[in-house]
Amino acid sequence: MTETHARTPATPSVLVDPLRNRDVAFTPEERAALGLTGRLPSGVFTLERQAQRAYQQMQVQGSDLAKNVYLEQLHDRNETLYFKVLAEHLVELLPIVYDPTVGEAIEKYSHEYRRPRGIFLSIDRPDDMEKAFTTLQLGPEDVDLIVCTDAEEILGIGDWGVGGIQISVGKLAVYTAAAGIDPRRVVPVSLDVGTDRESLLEDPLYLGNRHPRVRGADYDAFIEKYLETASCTFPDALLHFEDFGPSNARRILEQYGERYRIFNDDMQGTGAITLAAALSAVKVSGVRMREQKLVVFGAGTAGVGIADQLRDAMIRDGADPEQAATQVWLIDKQGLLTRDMADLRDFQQPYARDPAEVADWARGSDGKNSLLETVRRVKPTILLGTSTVHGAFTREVVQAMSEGTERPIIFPISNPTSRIEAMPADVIAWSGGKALVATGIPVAPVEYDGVSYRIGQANNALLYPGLGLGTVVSGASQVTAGMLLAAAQAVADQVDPSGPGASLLPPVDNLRESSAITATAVVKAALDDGVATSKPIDTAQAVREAMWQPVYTDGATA
Ligand SMILES: NC(=O)c1ccc[n+]([C@@H]2O[C@H](COP(=O)([O-])OP(=O)(O)OC[C@H]3O[C@@H](n4cnc5c(N)ncnc54)[C@H](O)[C@@H]3O)[C@@H](O)[C@H]2O)c1
Ligand SMILES: O=C(O)C[C@H](O)C(=O)O
Ligand SMILES: [Mg+2]
Repeated sequence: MTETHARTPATPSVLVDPLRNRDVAFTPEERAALGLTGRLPSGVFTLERQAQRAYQQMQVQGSDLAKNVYLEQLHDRNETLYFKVLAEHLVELLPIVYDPTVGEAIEKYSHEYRRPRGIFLSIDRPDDMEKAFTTLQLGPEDVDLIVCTDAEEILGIGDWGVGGIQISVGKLAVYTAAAGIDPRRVVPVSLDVGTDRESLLEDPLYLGNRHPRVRGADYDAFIEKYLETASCTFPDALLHFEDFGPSNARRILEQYGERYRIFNDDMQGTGAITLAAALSAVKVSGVRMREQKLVVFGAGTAGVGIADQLRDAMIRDGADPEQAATQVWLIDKQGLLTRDMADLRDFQQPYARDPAEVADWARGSDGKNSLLETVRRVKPTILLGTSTVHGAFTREVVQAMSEGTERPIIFPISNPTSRIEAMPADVIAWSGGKALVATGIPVAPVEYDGVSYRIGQANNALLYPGLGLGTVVSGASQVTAGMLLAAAQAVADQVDPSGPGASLLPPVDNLRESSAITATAVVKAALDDGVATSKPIDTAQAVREAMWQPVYTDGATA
């Protein structure tokens, strides 16, 4: 019997390429030219009408997770339409594609899985790395940004293995929606080094490497290979690191920060957005930056990243460098961190206190110096929550803050909602309306005593898109301290926090405009710091021209 070559019907490739697909927005001429004759209903829609339909379809989904899954499917069908819908409903949809719903999408990744997005690099097959990047079929100058995660410390929800790819996808969606980073020039990456979460290892549907996290020399070699491969393949790309565990996050940045163009969002982005909120709050509180006293509850990647930036801000405002470090108190699982503790992490050491200083402090039944005792003794002006401990900022703690200072600055910034140290409505009520509050999650305005308090979102999403855009436009070879500071200052300068209940940070509904202003300041700082490789004559114009818009541009489908 002669073998026949079986044929199957083909789907025109343009319809399955989310970067080129316009679906029913293709005109009859385009349909003919692209081999789509008869493959679409005859109606020809504008992007606006497509966006109305997609928004309606999204709205009838039964839960926030279902909305996230629906939007991701749209993302995979038609990116222009996805970003059009996102741009038109940013305030409503940011919490769906990003924090807090992205946390749930990560937890349920293997169960909700529809199709892959991004590059999956496995520690079990390190030699596949180059090949994996090659499958993108992009040239060396074609990529601006790569977001990677090893998912050890996703938001405040811990180790989620390969599901972490969704934080890379979510962060990049925010880069595009908030700052117009071109979605054709970005790559989300999962660095799958295994997971220590038993429930994933036992889950028959789990899609990642089914073994405990690889640590030590093999892990380090894998990260180094990633940095080498990513930066050789795409030398212009900014390498964004997201949600690594505390020991690796800082180590990687410190070890490789000068050799590669790295940005650690949880340390640097979070530090800068919280500094922006603090700069605004300080204007209202009347206590100078150099006189602030900061208590950090949760001295990990974000907490100490923020402490470093606030300490530097005190020094810039005239504090003596050694003195500034003594104006910071770190609390972690061991209680207040003191120099005699054997298990301090290296990055915590500069802030560890002399044990003699706390010798007569009341200790709890567990033998630790508590947050409440620390607040009573220190009388801090700023209390920061980066612990993932829901409810840690109790009424007593907030009242003790209010007794120690006239306008306490209280930032419970742990994400997602299930991890926040206190809800703003409580903090405002317990402080009698005196507290200056910002959170990581989006929060509706709080009504208290006839005043409407707008809660600034001290989430790095309000800063890193503009910082990234400024880095791309300037072609900066590094993300310098000057660029971070410029971004923080630019964000803070966009608000007037002086009125009753005013927000400390710009509103999310103005994020694109805010990111453009931030990016312009970042380009200038990159030029001042001598790291810019591209020197635009009109910085603001160069930034605006670089911003990708969700429109169908002529010729894009050709
Ligand atoms: N708003 C933002 O932009 C932003 C940015 C980054 C991180 N975060 C949030 O900050 C939180 C921490 O993130 P991270 O990356 O720093 O994680 P991390 O694991 O590096 O740090 C958390 C720290 O809290 C400590 N901790 C845990 N339980 C504690 C307890 N009972 N008392 C005192 N300390 C305790 C841990 O030991 C650890 O040092 C997360 O919820 C994350 O979502 C927010
Ligand atoms: O992702 C976020 O919402 C902010 C931050 O990077 C975090 O890890 O919580
Ligand atoms: Mg993060």
